[in-house]
Amino acid sequence: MCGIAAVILADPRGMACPDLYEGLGLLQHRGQDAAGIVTCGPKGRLFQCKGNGMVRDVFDDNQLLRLYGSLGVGHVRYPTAGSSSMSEAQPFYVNSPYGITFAHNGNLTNARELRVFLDKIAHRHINTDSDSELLLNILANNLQKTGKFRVNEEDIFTAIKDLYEQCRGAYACVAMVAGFGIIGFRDPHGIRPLVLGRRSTSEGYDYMFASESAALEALGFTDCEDVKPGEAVIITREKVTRRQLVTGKTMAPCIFEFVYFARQDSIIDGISVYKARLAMGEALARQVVKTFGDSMDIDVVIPVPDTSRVAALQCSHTLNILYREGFNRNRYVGRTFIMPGQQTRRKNVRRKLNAMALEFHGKNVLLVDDSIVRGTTSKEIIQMARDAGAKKVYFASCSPAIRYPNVYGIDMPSRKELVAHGRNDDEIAQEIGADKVIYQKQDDLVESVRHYNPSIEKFDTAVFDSCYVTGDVDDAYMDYIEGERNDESMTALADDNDCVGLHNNFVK
Ligand SMILES: O=P(O)(O)OC[C@H]1O[C@H](OP(=O)(O)OP(=O)(O)O)[C@H](O)[C@@H]1O
Ligand SMILES: NC(=O)CC[C@H](N)C(=O)O
Ligand SMILES: [Mg+2]
Repeated sequence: MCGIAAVILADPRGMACPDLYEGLGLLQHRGQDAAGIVTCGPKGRLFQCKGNGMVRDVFDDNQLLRLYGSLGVGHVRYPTAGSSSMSEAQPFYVNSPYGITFAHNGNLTNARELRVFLDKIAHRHINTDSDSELLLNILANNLQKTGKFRVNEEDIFTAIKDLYEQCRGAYACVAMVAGFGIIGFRDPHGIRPLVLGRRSTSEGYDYMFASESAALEALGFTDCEDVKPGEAVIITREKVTRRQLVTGKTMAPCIFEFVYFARQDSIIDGISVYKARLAMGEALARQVVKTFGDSMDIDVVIPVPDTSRVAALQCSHTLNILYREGFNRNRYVGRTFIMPGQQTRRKNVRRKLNAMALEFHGKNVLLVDDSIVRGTTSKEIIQMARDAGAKKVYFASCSPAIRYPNVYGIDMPSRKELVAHGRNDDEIAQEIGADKVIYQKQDDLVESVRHYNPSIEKFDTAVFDSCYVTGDVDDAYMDYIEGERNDESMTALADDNDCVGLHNNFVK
């Protein structure tokens, strides 16, 4: 689940870099592994800085001052394909045709075929295992076909329309054509989010694409609108051109954006993440009442910081049971779920959360979290709650049991790693050490989100029900990605991580 951004300023003498840098910082929760910015300055020259690490680690003032130009693209990465090698940090760049830079959020499901096509038919050299590099090269190859000295909007729309036919999976993308402008487009199912905003200046409007509206809002951009599934938007200094290139596909935004990934102050596809999380907490409370019936003996509701706080608060309010912050969160440790490697994740749950005995001692506690994926967090904190003196520990999840892999940009590719795969609720409770586990029902989760935009008929809920909206995910594909991306193979790949690849001038 990466974060992407692109900016074009009305003033051609302006610097796009500060907005991109700040924007990436505001999207940091979507990817902590790598960050990058490419800007386009005078004479169409590109300036790049990218590398592994958080935004604050990758860029320093000196580098930022040298990212010249009034337009640019940026990326924060949470790897879901390839490795976490520095050479796969985005944006990616191809010089031909026209000098294109590109950043992607999502995951392709037909990457293998595209790789063969680019090699055998298009004769394009691919230098990494990243699926985003494939997407960029498909776009470049399609643009190349125009054979023109310079492209125009029509050519770009045609190239993206063809790309929609060639590429399957999830992809929200931003691109920049040197000396021309910026582009945003979203896959035909709209699995990953992308919004566009504008900011009024004395020279005209600045425009910015970002994964989430919260980033735009904080930078003073207004009139935020979602890029629609199957739509492409091209912005030059002269005009904004939008085109719906694919119609008739089911819109299916990823429900996990609302459950976990997105910031609660974002609005995605017309739905406030905050409101959706409140509704999830309320529905979860009803599920808790149903589960316990007359034997309800919960003394206190405690959230698992950070993401579940809003839902837990509303759950406690609906249950009319005290809400208490029993875990202290170390603000200097990032999100643990998106960290690479099970050992790192486990260690960081302990570094991040600490149970306060005075809220646990002698009490029956209901811990509320947004989700249970590998069970890393729940296992550790249930033990912490017990060590802090809790009598009984119940665990409630705002989403249903996650039993199937995500293949659209969340790194949970292996069924074996999912604590709920092949287990019923009692077995899960036993595995994570809880006295009872209470899961949200899928219909209630969907309704909590959909209620705020009933025009969306479907959400991507494949991790709960294995219905993959792109229609190309079968057992054979799952076996393949399981082999490629399980924790063991990823650890082996990580040993290769010092590769800085070709297009990387990451120098401090
Ligand atoms: O079952 P698991 O594999 O542990 O995954 C689920 C947990 O991971 C996430 O928290 P994370 O620490 O990433 O982020 P947060 O601080 O935003 O809650 C999520 O909110 C759950 O707490
Ligand atoms: N989480 C994402 O969106 C990742 C984008 C891309 N698949 C990568 O691994 O770099
Ligand atoms: Mg969490």
